[in-house]
Amino acid sequence: MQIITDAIQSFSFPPCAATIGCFDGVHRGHQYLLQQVTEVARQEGLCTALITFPVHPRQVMQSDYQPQLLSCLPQKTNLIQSLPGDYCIMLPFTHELSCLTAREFMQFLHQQYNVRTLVIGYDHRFGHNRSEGFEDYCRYGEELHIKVVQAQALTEENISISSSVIRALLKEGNITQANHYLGYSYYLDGTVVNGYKVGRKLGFPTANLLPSCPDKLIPAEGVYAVYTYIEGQRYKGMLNIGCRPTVHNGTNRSIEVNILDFSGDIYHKQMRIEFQHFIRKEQSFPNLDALIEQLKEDRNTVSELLTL
Ligand SMILES: Cc1cc2nc3c(=O)[nH]c(=O)nc-3n(C[C@H](O)[C@H](O)[C@H](O)COP(=O)(O)O)c2cc1C
Ligand SMILES: Nc1ncnc2c1ncn2[C@@H]1O[C@H](COP(=O)(O)OP(=O)(O)O)[C@@H](O)[C@H]1O
Repeated sequence: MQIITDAIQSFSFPPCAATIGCFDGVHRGHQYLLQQVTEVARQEGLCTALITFPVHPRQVMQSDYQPQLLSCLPQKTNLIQSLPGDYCIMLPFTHELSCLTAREFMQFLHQQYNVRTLVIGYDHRFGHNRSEGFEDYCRYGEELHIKVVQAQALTEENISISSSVIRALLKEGNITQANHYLGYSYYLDGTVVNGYKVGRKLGFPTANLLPSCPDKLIPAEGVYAVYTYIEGQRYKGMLNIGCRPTVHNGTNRSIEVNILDFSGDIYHKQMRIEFQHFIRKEQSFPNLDALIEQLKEDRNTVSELLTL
């Protein structure tokens, strides 16, 4: 899919079937929505367009809003680019745009992007106050010559796959289910920074991750089996998210990984952590020897769970 960021000035749009949304995480539910847009577009001889926002609308509306995103912009762009479809319009969500009523917004889509059919996500609402619903959109569509279609949700065991369901799963450490709904493994990118230099004394050096995107959701505290990527190479890793109560580290949360079968200095290098399994909660051990025993056990668990 082609990403268009400066649409209004430089591109003349062919008639299209479009859908709008934040697409945070670009999960399987989003992919299913796009399949429905593609099907409608095929039937009607239109192009497909996905209209999304580079910054989450709530961040524009509410300056103190602290998002917990599943994907920051570079990741979202990469994920969208790999999807089938014609083009993705990155529409800056400005204050002016937020003041448009649903009807005005639809008119804008029609005039600027040649939207002929609008496929609306099963729970999607737009327009100032978000007070209107699907029937209102259909009525405006008739007036503006836009066909309005409601998309089906992708559901599994009566749960509609959505960004908020996935966020909730990650916050409770349910990585396997979150990954299943995402359709890929949740990951954090960042830089290896200095820690407190205790790890190497325990026999388990840990690379501390500073996430590159401060708005990205950090999964629940605890120990995880992860894949670690450094300079294109994949390693097994055991990761801890927490405050390390055994070494009295205060309330500073750290994200640190001991990479299995690895040695070397990787300070300041880029690292990707791909979450695979939740192993256990972080504990306060009576002494460092007890922590070390547990770390040995964790290493065996991770070694058995993951393959390279
Ligand atoms: C897989 C793993 C599990 C850990 N589990 C715990 C734990 O349960 N309790 C705890 O106090 N610290 C835990 N830690 C944190 C260690 O105490 C930590 O690695 C050590 O303080 C080194 O920190 P440093 O890298 O800042 O030197 C864990 C670390 C790893 C890598
Ligand atoms: N197997 C390994 N896993 C993680 N980091 C390792 C490993 N081997 C060597 N290192 C290096 O050791 C550093 C971590 O050592 P550690 O004593 O825990 O210090 P810090 O407190 O600064 O993280 C890492 O940043 C990395 O450069």
